[in-house]
Amino acid sequence: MSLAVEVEDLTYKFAQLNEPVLENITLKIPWNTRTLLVGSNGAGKSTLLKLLSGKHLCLNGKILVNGLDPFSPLSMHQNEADECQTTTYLGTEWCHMSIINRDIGVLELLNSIGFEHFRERGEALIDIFDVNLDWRMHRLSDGQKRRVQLTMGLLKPWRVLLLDEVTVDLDVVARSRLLSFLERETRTRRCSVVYATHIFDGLANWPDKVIHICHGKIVQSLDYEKNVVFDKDIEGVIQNGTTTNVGYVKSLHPLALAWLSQDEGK
Ligand SMILES: Nc1ncnc2c1ncn2[C@@H]1O[C@H](COP(=O)(O)OP(=O)(O)OP(=O)(O)O)[C@@H](O)[C@H]1O
Repeated sequence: MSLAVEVEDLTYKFAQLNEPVLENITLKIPWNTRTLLVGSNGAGKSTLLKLLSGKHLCLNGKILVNGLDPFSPLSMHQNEADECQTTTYLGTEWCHMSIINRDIGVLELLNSIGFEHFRERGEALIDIFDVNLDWRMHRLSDGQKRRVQLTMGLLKPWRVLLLDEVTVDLDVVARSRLLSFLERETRTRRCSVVYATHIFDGLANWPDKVIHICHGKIVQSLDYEKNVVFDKDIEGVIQNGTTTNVGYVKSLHPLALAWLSQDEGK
């Protein structure tokens, strides 16, 4: 299987709308890559990710994830020879799962989804998100709940991870560790990540591909290594043939990261 995701001429319309929310989307995402989806509110990012995860049925066009139609039972039932599920979709609805507000211990929660089976991976995630197994869910802050949730969501290995802005509650250290974890995953085993976000801090060196979606269409697709150059001497963005020169921005992100990393070492 040569591609993680292959989409050909996908057009998608919600039954109650007159116009399609995605139009003529064609996309090829290789294995071992990290793709960012960039677009305004309502551009169609979540709809695309949901189609890739099999949450909506695609009637017009072709979608293959790990070589399979995401809506087919074959794709949904894990291949026994493969410990990985085809896709993991972590999005807004997933964030609102009711269990995270119950009076339940973190260890109990993790055990209920196979922590013992994925022990090594689970311990790595606990470390990354600084999760305490003695915590009780109903007593946690929003960000702490999200850390436990992400530990749960990422516990089972996936072939394609579809992340729909689930990092908004995370502090800069947790987000930075999550990004490093995903980078490590995509470098060390056959998998890929597609991440829709509005937060670009700490992402400068992260993606392989950046896709701009506008009103349901892919209007730009940058191969990061080939097409993007960071340029100290410019402000904003200058298009130079196939090269996109991006100016450096002043950001407090490094300061917050340094301060919060020091806090962790206390
Ligand atoms: N279940 C639904 N029924 C009808 N229309 C929907 C539904 N879900 C989304 N839409 C519409 O589809 C369009 C694309 O929405 P989508 O959620 O994919 O955008 P998005 O790029 O993820 O936006 P955001 O950045 O705000 O999350 C919007 O116009 C939205 O109103």
